[in-house]
Amino acid sequence: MSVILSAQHVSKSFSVRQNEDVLALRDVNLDVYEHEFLCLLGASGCGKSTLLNMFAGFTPPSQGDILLRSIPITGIDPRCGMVFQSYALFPWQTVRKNVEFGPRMKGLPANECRSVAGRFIEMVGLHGFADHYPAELSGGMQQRVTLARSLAADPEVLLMDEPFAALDAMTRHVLQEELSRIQRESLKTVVLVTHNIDEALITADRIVVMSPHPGQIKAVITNDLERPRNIDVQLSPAWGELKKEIWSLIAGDVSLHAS
Ligand SMILES: Nc1ncnc2c1ncn2[C@@H]1O[C@H](COP(=O)(O)OP(=O)(O)OP(=O)(O)O)[C@@H](O)[C@H]1O
Repeated sequence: MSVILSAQHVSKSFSVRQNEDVLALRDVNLDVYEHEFLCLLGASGCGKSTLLNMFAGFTPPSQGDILLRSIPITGIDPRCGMVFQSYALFPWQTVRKNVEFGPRMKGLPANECRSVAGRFIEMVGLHGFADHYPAELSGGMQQRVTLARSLAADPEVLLMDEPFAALDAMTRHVLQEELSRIQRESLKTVVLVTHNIDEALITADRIVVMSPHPGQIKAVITNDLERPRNIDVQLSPAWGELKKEIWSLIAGDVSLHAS
């Protein structure tokens, strides 16, 4: 497996007040492999979003390097596509036009844009909704459109910052399983930030457990649970054991944060 994205000795501090810095990340080293689904998991404030934002090129490291295919990222790079919590769709365009956005920006001919969009609309389970407008869809369906649009833009790495946090628990659960299936089908490299252990267990090949103050990597856990990670797998002893192991790594940080 080849490394596609890499953080090497990355630290990041933010100036909050005059002469006061917050060390959001300290000496983080992480390789993301091509075609893997990697989750960044940890309590609030452990630097998950900061690391993801650096992978997206939104903000540079204070120290160290972020490399995409061994070359430092120096700004926003279309090869790393970000999916946010809010759907950020164009409300005046249909589902199809929204999903066609990336291919159109790349200058693909109209018939190709349409066929790429059609493929991903199908893949996210929105067959029959291509001519609907975002306002005519539920939150879960809108997030499916966002996902299809991100996939159609064909980034090499899909970066997702708590993409399902705004959804109700049941929709979230369905979309976690769907995202896992879509990633297997598309073979896209995905880095997903989450607070949710179950979300990481459903989707990830590897789970990077982070700890706060300053943000650091505490453990990298290989998730070998069998796929698809449906309800039977979720009720298995192996699931419970892995969840317990991860929770024992995070629990102290959560109570520390809450106190
Ligand atoms: N733009 C900023 N300015 C100042 N401090 C920041 C900024 N962004 C992040 N921080 C600080 O850096 C630390 C890490 O924040 P970050 O949002 O990356 O953590 P997180 O793990 O994603 O948290 P959450 O799960 O709550 O979103 C926190 O202490 C936060 O207050």
